[in-house]
Amino acid sequence: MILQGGGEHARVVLDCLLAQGATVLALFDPKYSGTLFGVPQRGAYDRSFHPNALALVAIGDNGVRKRVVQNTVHGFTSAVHPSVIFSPFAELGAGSMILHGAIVQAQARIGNHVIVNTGARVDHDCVIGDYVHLAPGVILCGTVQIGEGAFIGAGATIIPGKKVGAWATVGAGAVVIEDVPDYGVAVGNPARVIKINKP
Ligand SMILES: CC(=O)SCCNC(=O)CCNC(=O)[C@H](O)C(C)(C)COP(=O)(O)OP(=O)(O)OC[C@H]1O[C@@H](n2cnc3c(N)ncnc32)[C@H](O)[C@@H]1OP(=O)(O)O
Repeated sequence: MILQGGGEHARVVLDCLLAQGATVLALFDPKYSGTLFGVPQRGAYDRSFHPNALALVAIGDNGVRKRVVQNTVHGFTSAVHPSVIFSPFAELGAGSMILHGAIVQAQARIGNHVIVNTGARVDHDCVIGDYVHLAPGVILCGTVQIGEGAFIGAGATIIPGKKVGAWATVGAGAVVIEDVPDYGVAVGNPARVIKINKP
């Protein structure tokens, strides 16, 4: 396997992969050299490096992760830490990272290149779009829908059946009781939309 990214999120993902017993050949990130947890950091992405190796893009920012995914020629794999409870009746997309202590319940659908960060919980029948990041400790009750690229801040809770739009942001600790529009930023308890970001 190879990782795109060498920063903070990549450290957690590499830790996850090593705990799974994966063989990680290299990390690619122009900002880093040397080794991380014994794995060589080889600088800028090399498209010809071990063409059959599978890749993960371990970058926390959803927009940056999407751009890097689109410029990656290797096939993608996913990562699930051994401590995760992942229902056999849930679906997992390519390139997604389900990190330490997370729980994904029955019939939840996790899209591609999604981050379910430390201890986040995705309950039954949730639908998580591509490039979403659920920060540590997020609670999604049943049947919640999260649009592409949305970021849900640490410890936020979303009550059953609510929808968060594409590229929206939910602040840390928010309690979402109403839908959040595309590109909306919602904070507080109960969460209120404080602005709409430019697409
Ligand atoms: C492993 C990891 O670490 S993964 C990363 C996890 N990171 C997070 O969870 C970070 C989540 N980020 C936040 O909560 C941010 O505050 C954001 C994204 C919601 C808002 O950020 P910004 O757009 O920069 O907004 P800004 O800081 O200017 O705040 C705007 C207003 O919202 C309020 N506000 C911001 N965040 C919150 C929050 N989480 N809860 C309540 N109010 C908030 C501010 O007090 C401010 O209010 P004011 O206008 O009355 O002064």
